[in-house]
Amino acid sequence: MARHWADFQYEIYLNGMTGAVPRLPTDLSRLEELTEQRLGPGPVGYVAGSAGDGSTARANRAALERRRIVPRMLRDVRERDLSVEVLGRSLPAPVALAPVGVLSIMHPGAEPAAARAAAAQGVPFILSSASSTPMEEVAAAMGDAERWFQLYWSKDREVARSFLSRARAAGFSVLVVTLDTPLLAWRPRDLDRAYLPFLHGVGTANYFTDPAFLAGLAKPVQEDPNAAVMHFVNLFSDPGKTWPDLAFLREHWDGPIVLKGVLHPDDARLAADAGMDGVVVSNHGGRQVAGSVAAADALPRVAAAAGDRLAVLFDSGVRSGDDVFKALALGARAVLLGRPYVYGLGLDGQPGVEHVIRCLLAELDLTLALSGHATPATVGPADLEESAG
Ligand SMILES: Cc1cc2nc3c(=O)[nH]c(=O)nc-3n(C[C@H](O)[C@H](O)[C@H](O)COP(=O)(O)O)c2cc1C
Ligand SMILES: O=C(O)C(=O)c1ccccc1
Repeated sequence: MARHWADFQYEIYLNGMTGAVPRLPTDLSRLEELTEQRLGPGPVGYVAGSAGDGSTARANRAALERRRIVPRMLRDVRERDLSVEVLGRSLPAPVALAPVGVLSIMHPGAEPAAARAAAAQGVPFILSSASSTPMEEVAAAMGDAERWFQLYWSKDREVARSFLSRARAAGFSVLVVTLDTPLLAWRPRDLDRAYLPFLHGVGTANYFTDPAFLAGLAKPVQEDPNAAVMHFVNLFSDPGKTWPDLAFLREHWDGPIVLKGVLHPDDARLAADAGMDGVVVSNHGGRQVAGSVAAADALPRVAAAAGDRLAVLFDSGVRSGDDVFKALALGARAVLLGRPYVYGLGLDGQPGVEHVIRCLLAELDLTLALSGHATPATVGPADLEESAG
């Protein structure tokens, strides 16, 4: 029988009989403020910050809030199953943890702690290229859980090739290639503090352990750390890439490839034509293009263009179980959770991330049931209404 994630609700109430309450809030939208209070503004500023005046991040929230669920009654929701098929894999729920770099600014446990939490709950963890821990170490922490790797597609062909072969050797099976960060956007919150984690060497672990990267340095990292960091800044991404370059990825990766940061339906068609397996409809949590379309507004059009040629995933603004429900109704097969798990990590390490996953999925399970669905498969556009406000 499938796991009833909603059981977490009565687990909390029953623990309360002995006077215990959850260590963290169960409304995940409250975590940002709490993290800021406990950790101070620098690291949290980097995580919470976005491009320009922040309007894209706000638009992501508004686009989800504007859509309202129209629940259906009397539909037998005793036995519920949240599992979904994505990219030939069965996931226990339509959720994975989004790739987030530099996690050691939030907690010393960093990526291994988040990856262990995901593995413990059976949810895929997508490891960022800009991890603060080498990918081999994170992989070792993950046991037999699903390993997905996010590629920042380096302009140095040998570095890109080396990352792909290391990821494959470390047991990562799905490749997520981020297209929306050929350059780092204008981010006033970080600029005003002149704070960028990787200038302090955070988030460079995969590079500083990579033979192809190290071959490009005049001196060892320890002898000239600043030159090593500048080399990273110069080559971690590539504003020169175009669609025909995707052939290189297809050639060097034999598993599913998902393109992250697709917002235009024509780009979804190009992805399918290039033999890609999926897309993540995402505006990077509002951190890249200021004034960009809200991710949830782009989702139905991209999903229509993808048809059954691509798996459509979604992120940017998901803070609750009902947000996941709405994304499913707008055409996503599964959803990536970003900032909320990062705050959970900052507040309580691995248990904090597990708390966030369990809250989100309990709330999703209940939202489905209370809206008349026993599985994500039956959720669709008819479950939503768009309010004017
Ligand atoms: C601090 C931070 C670092 C991130 N680093 C990466 C990264 O290394 N690679 C990537 O593809 N996306 C990265 N993202 C974007 C996330 O994968 C995801 O698209 C975004 O967090 C979704 O928005 P939300 O957190 O507001 O829901 C990062 C996001 C944050 C907040
Ligand atoms: O901050 C980000 O959004 C991001 O994607 C990133 C890029 C390079 C290094 C670390 C994080």
